[in-house]
Amino acid sequence: MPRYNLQKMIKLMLPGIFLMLLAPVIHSQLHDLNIIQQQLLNYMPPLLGGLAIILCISFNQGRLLLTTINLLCLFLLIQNQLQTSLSQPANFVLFSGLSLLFPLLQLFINFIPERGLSSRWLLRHLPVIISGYLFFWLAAQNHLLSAWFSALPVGLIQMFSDPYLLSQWAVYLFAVTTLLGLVILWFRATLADACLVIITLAIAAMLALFGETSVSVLSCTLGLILILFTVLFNSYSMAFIDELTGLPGRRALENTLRSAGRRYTLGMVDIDHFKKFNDTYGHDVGDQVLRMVASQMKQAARGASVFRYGGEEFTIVFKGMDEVSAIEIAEKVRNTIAAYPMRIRDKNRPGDEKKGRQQRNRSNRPEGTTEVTISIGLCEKTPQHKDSQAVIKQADEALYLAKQQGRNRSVASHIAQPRARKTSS
Ligand SMILES: Nc1nc2c(ncn2[C@@H]2O[C@H](COP(=O)(O)OP(=O)(O)OP(=O)(O)O)[C@@H](O)[C@H]2O)c(=O)[nH]1
Repeated sequence: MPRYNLQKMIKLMLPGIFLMLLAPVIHSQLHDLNIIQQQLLNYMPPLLGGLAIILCISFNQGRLLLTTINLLCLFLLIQNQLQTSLSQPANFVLFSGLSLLFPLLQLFINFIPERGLSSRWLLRHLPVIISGYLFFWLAAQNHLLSAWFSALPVGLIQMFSDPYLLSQWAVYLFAVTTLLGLVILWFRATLADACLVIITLAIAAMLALFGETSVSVLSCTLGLILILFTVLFNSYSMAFIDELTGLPGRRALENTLRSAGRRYTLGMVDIDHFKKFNDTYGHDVGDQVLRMVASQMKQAARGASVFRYGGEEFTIVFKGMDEVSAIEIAEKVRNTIAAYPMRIRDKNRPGDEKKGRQQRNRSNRPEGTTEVTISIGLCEKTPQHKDSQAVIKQADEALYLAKQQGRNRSVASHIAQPRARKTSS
């Protein structure tokens, strides 16, 4: 289980890690830009930020919206107030303040549960982000910052490590925010959590290398690209991926069938007696069964694509295959699931341990496991089919036949019945 989480975390962080690795390469090219190109580059963060805000609102991504605003406010303050040397006391105070404010706000965003966007939610969280930057902006406008220089604590004046500009306090705060972000990513394992961790790290690197030319515009641009990617990917997942099983859903199936061409076979799959299963063990165990069937099908149906059609029904698309080739894979899938020792706890299991053991010994399956079987109806697309819906309908009819013939079997529409064999499980 922990190894699985670590793999998942790394996978979720890959797009961000890729962008971070790309940053030095892009940075080395920035010296060759002329003045106009440099100025155009400065417009990138506000442009991408505006786009990210619109998409975050449209797709209900609250924490990514707050992170976008945190990033944009940081960039705008740097662009407007920090374009001269840090040796000026006012600039140093602003830089020190921002290097604490950004991770502090990210820490706050990390703690917010993702519950979708509402005006009440925004009213509660947005002022926290805006007010911090507003405070520093007003102080800079009123020339108050330089007077605070002498009051800066040692932890903010002393840099953590020599060539880098991050103070000791800022490093600790960034480290705490990153660690908390990683813990949340470990447990929640979402792309948005991975995005928050990477952006925290990217801004820490930007502030540490603040002396480099165009480092803020580059980091904020890449950070906003990562946010845009995350929002778009999340909205794609919401529309196309079934949350329970992780398989592509009906909309993705429609897309696949639209581009499947003229030669494919489609399989409709249904779990046998699933209702009885649900009634005996409860809805949660029913969900567990659906997840097991989905993952076993995905593994066993190599060369084909598996979708959750809805309820306890799945669809397999065998692109470029006729029914003869498809039924071989279908049978492999069916046998894999029938042989899988599904571990469950029966909510109606006898309280008496002896009686329970007797009951379990009646079946020859490993103790504490039960059998799940599926029936499959296959149909190859032919010129007679008007569209993919007609193929689905015929595959459904074959599935109905499989159920009628006793379940736990595959039936193909165009293959003579004897070939629709039943393998004992
Ligand atoms: N746990 C769980 N149950 C679901 C879900 N979607 C549909 N179901 C249940 O799936 C069951 C479908 O049962 P039926 O269509 O009657 O068929 P069956 O019991 O599988 O019997 P046969 O198909 O004839 O073998 C219903 O009890 C639904 O409540 C889901 O997402 N989770």
